[in-house]
Amino acid sequence: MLRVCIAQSARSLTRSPATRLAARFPAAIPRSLAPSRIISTQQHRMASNKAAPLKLKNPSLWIEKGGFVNGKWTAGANDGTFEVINPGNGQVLGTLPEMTVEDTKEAVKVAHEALKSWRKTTETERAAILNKIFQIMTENSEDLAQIITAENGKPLADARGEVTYGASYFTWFAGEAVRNYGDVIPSAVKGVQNMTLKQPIGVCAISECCFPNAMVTRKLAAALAAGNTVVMKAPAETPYSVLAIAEICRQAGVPDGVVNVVLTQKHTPDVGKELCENPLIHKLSFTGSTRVGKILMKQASGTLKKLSFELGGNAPFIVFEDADLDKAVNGVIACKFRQSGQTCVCANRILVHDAVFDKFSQKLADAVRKFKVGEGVKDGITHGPLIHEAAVNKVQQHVDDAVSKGAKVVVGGKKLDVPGYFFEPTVLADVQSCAIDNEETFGPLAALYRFKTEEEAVEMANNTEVGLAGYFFTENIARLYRVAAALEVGMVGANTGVISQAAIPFGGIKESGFGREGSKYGLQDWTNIKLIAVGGL
Ligand SMILES: NC(=O)c1ccc[n+]([C@@H]2O[C@H](COP(=O)([O-])OP(=O)(O)OC[C@H]3O[C@@H](n4cnc5c(N)ncnc54)[C@H](O)[C@@H]3O)[C@@H](O)[C@H]2O)c1
Ligand SMILES: O=CCCC(=O)O
Repeated sequence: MLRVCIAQSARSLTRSPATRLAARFPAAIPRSLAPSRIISTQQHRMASNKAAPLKLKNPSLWIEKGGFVNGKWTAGANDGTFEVINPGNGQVLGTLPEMTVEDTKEAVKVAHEALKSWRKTTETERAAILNKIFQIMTENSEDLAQIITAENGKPLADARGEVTYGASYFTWFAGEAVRNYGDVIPSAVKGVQNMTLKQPIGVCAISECCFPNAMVTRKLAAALAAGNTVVMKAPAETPYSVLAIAEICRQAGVPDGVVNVVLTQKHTPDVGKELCENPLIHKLSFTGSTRVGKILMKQASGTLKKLSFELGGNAPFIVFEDADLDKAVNGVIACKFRQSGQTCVCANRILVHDAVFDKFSQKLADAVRKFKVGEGVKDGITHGPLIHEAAVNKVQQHVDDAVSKGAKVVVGGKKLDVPGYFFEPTVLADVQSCAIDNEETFGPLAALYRFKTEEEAVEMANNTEVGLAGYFFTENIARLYRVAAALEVGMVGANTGVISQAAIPFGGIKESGFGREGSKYGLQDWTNIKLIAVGGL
């Protein structure tokens, strides 16, 4: 039996009109405006209202005054407020001011002004500040983890891991900054010497989601290392982590105006459009869905901004007949159920060879039954909630659709009727031709498909418009190289379900986007290469 550790009894929230509308016409409502994100007053009254204040050792990291512009906390136009919900219990974690397009324009102006001196700092000076940010993040890691768990729901142990991972981008890019070499290029013309300089791009916009801390730092550390200034739009679900990082940047000596944060829930599409169209911004880096990435790409075409897009995935995870099944089960647990299935690199389709299918599905189900699901802050919890109600509904839709087409529920399969946004960790066997083939579930649903040959598995794996990560387990070395080369993805995990670290080039191909974050390539996406040809020599 799956152990569900939620203290409170069944939730009795009735559905708001907005929720009912979205349930009937899901495609009509942008996900950013989905009712679970625009929480109605009625829903708030029904949730057990305000959470007790988070107890941090360093209270300066809990910011409720607003966004961050020119080194100051500001509510901007203060166009109302939005509430941030703890997905682990449905309570209101805090209330933040709504900022506007005008506030965004102001933040961009400030970042443009700050660029004049920031771009002239040396790489060594910037590296020292980045190392200081790393140090302050490390000193405050427990508080940062508490903030992540409160607003994102993941278990505290995972949140601590995210802070370590997030902070590592600052030391990584401090190291890369001081090695941001240009080239001297042999000239085809006598008397001319060619060389290149790596220069900052300018004011850069950052918008991200899902991993409240590490997805911010992966972009921010590289942007700052390269000498850019930044305007970040914080996700409305997890703004407190972004604000805490901004405060740490301030404490580390990042000059006023270099890092700015805009907050909004209801103006998200308009603020996003402004970031795409503002002529003072020269680069936009976005992490989120392919749907929103396409909107932003169109909007940014008018000013031809440099873009980096880390978009949705539909990762295949292939278990060959020669795999070590226990290791493969561990790989699926690490990869599919990380953050309850809410990472872009989570396995979405698990393809298992017919000869080992039944054995593998039983082993996986046995492992999943041992999960302890509940509020991430509680002891012993291994898996937390989903981020909002729409995410829970999507998992249910995927389960129902797959079952209607012949899939069998091995374990789980239902929403949990408790406060917060929980879905039972689920394993489905014999999945075939259903929505999961082409859509990311983004939840704790392991969908097991059967295959009979390597060719069939690779074809199934590649039969999707996106290509972020792919995984497989085999003990055959020739097959390992063959399949790694054949998968149409940006990142392959061969005999591992864990690929992420600051040192690797993170990014996708096809409709998973373009650009690479982290690694030695990560800095390049935040620089312009300038040729200087010196004549008359
Ligand atoms: N490739 C990667 O590195 C990576 C990493 C994490 C998540 N993701 C993807 O993100 C998706 C899950 O996150 P989500 O559902 O929150 O994605 P989403 O695209 O709905 O939202 C992402 C962010 O975009 C903002 N946004 C929404 N509509 C916008 C608009 N019109 N203009 C500007 N900004 C807008 C949201 O406020 C949020 O901060 C999944 O598809 C996942 O695979 C990709
Ligand atoms: O969801 C985002 C990806 C997290 C990671 O870097 O592995």
